[in-house]
Amino acid sequence: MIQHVTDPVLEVHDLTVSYQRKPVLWDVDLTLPHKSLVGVIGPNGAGKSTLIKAIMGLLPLNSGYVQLFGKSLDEIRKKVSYVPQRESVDWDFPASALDVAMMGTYGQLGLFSRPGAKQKQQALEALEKVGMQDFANRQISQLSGGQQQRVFLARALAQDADLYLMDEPFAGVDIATETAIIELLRQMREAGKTVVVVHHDLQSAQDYFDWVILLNMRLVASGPTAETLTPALLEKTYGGRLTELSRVSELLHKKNFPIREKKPVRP
Ligand SMILES: Nc1ncnc2c1ncn2[C@@H]1O[C@H](COP(=O)(O)OP(=O)(O)OP(=O)(O)O)[C@@H](O)[C@H]1O
Repeated sequence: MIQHVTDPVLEVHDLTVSYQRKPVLWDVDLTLPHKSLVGVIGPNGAGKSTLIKAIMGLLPLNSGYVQLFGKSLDEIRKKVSYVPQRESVDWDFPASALDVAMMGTYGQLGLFSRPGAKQKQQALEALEKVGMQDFANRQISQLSGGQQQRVFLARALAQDADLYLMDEPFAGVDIATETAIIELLRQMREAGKTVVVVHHDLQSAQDYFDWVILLNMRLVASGPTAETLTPALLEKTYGGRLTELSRVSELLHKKNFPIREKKPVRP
């Protein structure tokens, strides 16, 4: 079930991506509507991060192309913001929360200009939106995981993009932070932005997203959540990897029963 939209904010066309010649994404073909909150869902190793990185031009493509707002990434880069996985970043890098938030504004600057009062104000406002204004001068190495995630989000907000791609923004954050982040993402959608989020929790996915991409190396489905997050399509996505799969239908309708895929323990 792959639904396409006219005038998409993002078009991924026949995308194949490999690592060391081994394809991990095959023939992915999807379009996303404007002003939507989109969940990218699939088992570990399904290629979710790879899809986001390929859209951001961070990986070479074997075939296919990506268009954002009908243009290539190079033409529209400032309008797109990427929030990588928190664990992919060196948090010991000497920088304050404000420094990191300010990095979001760099795209506005000319080649040799340095950020000024305007950029600092934007960064402070972004930190305030994520409830981190009191930590502006704190070194990022001295923040908790959830606070680091909020700072990352502030950097994206300071960029003032139109399309946001976020790789597991809820990983390792407490429920209060998750609620605050999703509220912020909803406000961004109301302001006309599209936010694409790699997500692991099927239960909350129902509430959070209005569009869902189901991925397992190939695109299983892409469409409005109500039509896409179905037991049959989830079974197709996860195969036997969801424990108690036969109860997915029941669980999806039963609140407070998280179907959370376990992250692999990293060596
Ligand atoms: N740099 C890399 N070199 C080689 N293989 C890689 C590399 N990065 C990812 N892979 C492999 O590509 C596949 C897809 O990885 P990817 O990180 O995109 O999956 P994912 O769906 O985001 O997984 P998770 O839910 O565990 O974060 C996996 O089999 C992974 O081992």
